Amino acid sequence: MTYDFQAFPAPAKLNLMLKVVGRRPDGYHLLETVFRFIDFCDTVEIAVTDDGVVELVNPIPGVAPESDLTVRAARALQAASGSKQGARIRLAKRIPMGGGLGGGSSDAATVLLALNRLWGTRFSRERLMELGLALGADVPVFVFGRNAFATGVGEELTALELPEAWYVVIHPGVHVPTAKIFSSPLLTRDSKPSIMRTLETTQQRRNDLQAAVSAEFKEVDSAIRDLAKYGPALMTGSGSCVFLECESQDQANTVFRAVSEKYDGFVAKGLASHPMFDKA
Ligand SMILES: C[C@@](CO)(OP(=O)(O)O)[C@H](O)COP(=O)(O)OP(=O)(O)OC[C@H]1O[C@@H](n2ccc(N)nc2=O)[C@H](O)[C@@H]1O
Ligand SMILES: Nc1ncnc2c1ncn2[C@@H]1O[C@H](COP(=O)(O)OP(=O)(O)O)[C@@H](O)[C@H]1O
Repeated sequence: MTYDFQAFPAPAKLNLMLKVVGRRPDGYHLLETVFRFIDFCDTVEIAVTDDGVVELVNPIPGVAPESDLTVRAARALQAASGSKQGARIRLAKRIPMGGGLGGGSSDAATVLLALNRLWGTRFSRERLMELGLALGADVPVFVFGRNAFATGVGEELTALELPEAWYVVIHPGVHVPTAKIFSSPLLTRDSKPSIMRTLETTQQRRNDLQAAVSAEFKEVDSAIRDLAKYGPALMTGSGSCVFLECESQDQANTVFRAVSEKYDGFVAKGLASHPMFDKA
């Protein structure tokens, strides 16, 4: 059986700032963060079938196919819409896993956006965002499709216009479990929420999770110190990746050349919106 696959992009994100401003009664932390999409992407290929079966044809080593976020996203849309169609999914992973770059969440959002079209489900963006939130706190912003200021656990979103920028992103080579950092005694949990949502507010270069991660993971601490030699380096999300914003591609390439002897990583351009934004 040969399938007719179509390819869809799933971009990575950076958290340009992240504050922990409180805690919900269920223990989840309330955040304030700025999500920026970058042009470093996974590719999700999808073939629609009429057999009702959802299957990931090339599972990621170490991730059970049934718990892969692409499969869970397709099944969630199938259950909510009652669609009788199926999908074969093929994933080309480039985004490092557990790096705070949101790869799994982005893959899930791309599946929701693509299948909504391919299956003719015609759910609204808001409905897809709700389905996405049940899969993970980072999924809604990828469905939203615009760079955004986020509050709540990351699901209350306000679109942001961000200036052109390039990013040097380095991977310290460790996997930081998100849950471990949110339960750390070193975590600041009471940062003051921002009153204004201006560009200046969102450009505060801080990540409240960084101190706890640096204390537990020396590799992340070293990566921040090494990149900070070139400018204000910051960790994204709950780590482990660390990035530096640059005004030009040349500047980013120069910094990357200097750090790439020691670290894996890449240079990426900040996007104005998600590459599937107009097509949802
Ligand atoms: C912190 C962010 C910022 O983008 O980073 P990254 O995951 O991208 O690094 C995200 O909000 C991460 O959201 P998400 O990826 O859904 O988190 P999960 O893996 O589901 O969270 C694992 C655990 O961390 C804790 N957790 C997570 C998010 C949150 N706002 N408060 C929490 O206390 C909870 O104990 C949860 O069970
Ligand atoms: N399609 C997927 N891509 C990446 N990770 C996935 C996927 N599906 C499930 N996961 C699980 O989600 C975890 C977090 O992945 P990811 O979104 O890449 O990182 P982060 O949350 O740090 O940004 C992975 O370690 C993996 O166990």
